[in-house]
Amino acid sequence: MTPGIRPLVAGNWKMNGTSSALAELAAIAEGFSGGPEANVDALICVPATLLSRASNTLGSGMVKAGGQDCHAKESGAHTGDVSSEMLKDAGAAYVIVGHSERRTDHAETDDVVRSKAVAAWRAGLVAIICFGETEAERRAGKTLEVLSRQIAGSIPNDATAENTIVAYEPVWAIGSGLTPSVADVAEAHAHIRSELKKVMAGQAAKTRILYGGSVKPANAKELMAVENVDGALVGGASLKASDFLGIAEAYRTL
Ligand SMILES: O=C[C@H](O)COP(=O)(O)O
Repeated sequence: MTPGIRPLVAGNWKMNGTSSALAELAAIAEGFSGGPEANVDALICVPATLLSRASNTLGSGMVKAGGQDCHAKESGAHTGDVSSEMLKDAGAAYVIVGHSERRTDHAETDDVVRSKAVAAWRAGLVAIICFGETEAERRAGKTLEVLSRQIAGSIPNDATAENTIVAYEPVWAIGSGLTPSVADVAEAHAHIRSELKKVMAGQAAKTRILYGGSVKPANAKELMAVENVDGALVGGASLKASDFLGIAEAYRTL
């Protein structure tokens, strides 16, 4: 946690969910209101195919809807792609850019990620910019060096605490059930805060830094209590309302 920063628990459904999953989303919205909403913001980033209906399901409540990726351009001959303007039109308030699965599966570079963040702002969306080291990079002792490079390359200079959230996701912790130690998370997040100052100057102190990678109700309190951890980016556990709400509930006693 960072004094003065309201945390965010963001779900990323990845390539999961059809119409039947909207009931789970409704359960998240219901469980969040009147409980965790006092202490934390919430967001679910759904597949683009569900965005419009997800947005209708969530209505004007405290849980927001987001996209998982956007193209850098507003429109054009880009078969299969979705622009930030389309996400906004479908009800998104946020969009994830630079998730490691995009960086790996679609060979997205820091330059591409940076242009997608700018595209997100162009449409009035908050960009959630992701980065994190691979297992090989961690074993080689290069974690902080990799984070510095990705932050310098992926975050546009005019990022602000209002239009940008960053998410540290060690690639080896995603979907694996493994998490870094509390000391390692603290070291990485402190380093991220200090590197953010180089690109965001005074905005860095107010910017939310999420941790992602095997966050569950059982480990949420320990991870969310770490200094400079201002929320979570949750994959698998966001697919089940009780698990997602269990993570948000951790803030009740922090
Ligand atoms: O975007 C979410 C992350 O990749 C974390 O996924 P996970 O919670 O399933 O490990």
